[in-house]
Amino acid sequence: MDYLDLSPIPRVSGTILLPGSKSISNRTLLLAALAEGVTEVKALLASDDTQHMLGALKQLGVNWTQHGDSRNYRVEGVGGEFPVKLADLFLGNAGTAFRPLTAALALSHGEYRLSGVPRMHERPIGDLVDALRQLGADIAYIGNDGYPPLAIKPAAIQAGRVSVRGNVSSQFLTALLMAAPLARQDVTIEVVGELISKPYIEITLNLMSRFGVEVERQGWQAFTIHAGQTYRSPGMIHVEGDASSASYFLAAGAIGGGPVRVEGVGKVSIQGDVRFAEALAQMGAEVSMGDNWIEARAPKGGKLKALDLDCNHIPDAAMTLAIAALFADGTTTLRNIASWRVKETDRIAAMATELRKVGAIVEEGPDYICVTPPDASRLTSHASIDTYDDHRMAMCFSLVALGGVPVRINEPKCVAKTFPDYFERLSSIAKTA
Ligand SMILES: O=C(O)C1=C[C@@H](OP(=O)(O)O)[C@@H](O)[C@H](O)C1
Ligand SMILES: C=C(OP(=O)(O)O)C(=O)O
Repeated sequence: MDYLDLSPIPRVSGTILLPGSKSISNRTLLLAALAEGVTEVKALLASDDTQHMLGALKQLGVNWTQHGDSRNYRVEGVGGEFPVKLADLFLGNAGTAFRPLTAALALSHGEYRLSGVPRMHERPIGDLVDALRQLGADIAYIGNDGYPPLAIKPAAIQAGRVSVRGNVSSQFLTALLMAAPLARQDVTIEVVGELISKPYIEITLNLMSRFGVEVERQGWQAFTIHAGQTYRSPGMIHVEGDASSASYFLAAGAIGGGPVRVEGVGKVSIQGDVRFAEALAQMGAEVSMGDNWIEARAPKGGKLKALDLDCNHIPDAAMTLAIAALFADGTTTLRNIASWRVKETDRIAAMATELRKVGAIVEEGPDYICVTPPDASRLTSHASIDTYDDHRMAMCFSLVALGGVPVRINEPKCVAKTFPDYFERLSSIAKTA
């Protein structure tokens, strides 16, 4: 087994230039591919998830080129119709590739297969398939009903109203929104029940608008995409830094002294996860923010305070709060996080198991987790942390090294999903006492 032994990190300070946002990168690539015209994409995230999207687009006949070994790409849009009508796509565990491509290909008059890693085949997609079938799409489950892999066949698409459940993943609504212009008829999407992870829908709508498609909306209940709108390249898109990736460094600053500054996200960000900074401030950290940067340092002369927070708006960054809780006074409760159970792993169960290894007292429920740090916050030394092929488990538990103890991170390369050089970046802010 591959592992990484982290020595105790006595103190952190410094600046991190963030890698590009995963959510913005993969949406931008798909919209640029579907658009008329050429899009220059600057500062794209280089990671497994974006490689899966780039690879799929190439297989579908989209021409893109990379400028040297930079993070800048030139994407030649296909004007709403993928040239390749027969393809078998492997999309790893990238939800932001799998769900949006499913919807776009279901409306693309070709024969396609989509598959992923075994865990992707355990992540639900039935709500999205049901919604696409209401538009006439022909999608079959190759394995278990409600889960990938999928087989798509050409079908006559009808105009209309579709309803989609909002309480499993917001990526289903995102996928329907982005694909709707391909129906070339009016499409109204109604959300049934509570919609989770709402800020990700704002990212979707923002990028669709930059590519020339406006969505008429009634709050979070209904979204209409009028016919006659096609995606047009805005010329250039600069991808913001990843706000979820920022959370590990900001938490490090709050726990390990700081100041730690992240550059690439700030007040003008379109990502909901920038609100992680508010949660950290509520825990007592000193946080400041400019248009394009956020900085965090430890509370003046004191410890972090425990938190009780509904985390539905920040599902990814909320995992980092579970680790910050190890360094807080009292019990931290993170609520409304049921979606953790259907992501890279069952994140509530994984968090609970691994937090107990470092000495925390943890209570888990269907949609919440309560974390009480060990007595005097003395973390167990030499814990061997399993990461469940979940990049965020690996990144979160690296922060245990700020508790003055060595920690072993098993299978650390899983960070490649969104942040291949995470551990090098962490060591760049680690200081000797
Ligand atoms: O649309 C997106 O870019 C994402 C939406 C969220 O998923 P859910 O809507 O399933 O919570 C988030 O967890 C994921 O990392 C990225
Ligand atoms: C849930 C995540 O990924 P995905 O985009 O595959 O849903 C994540 O990155 O935390």
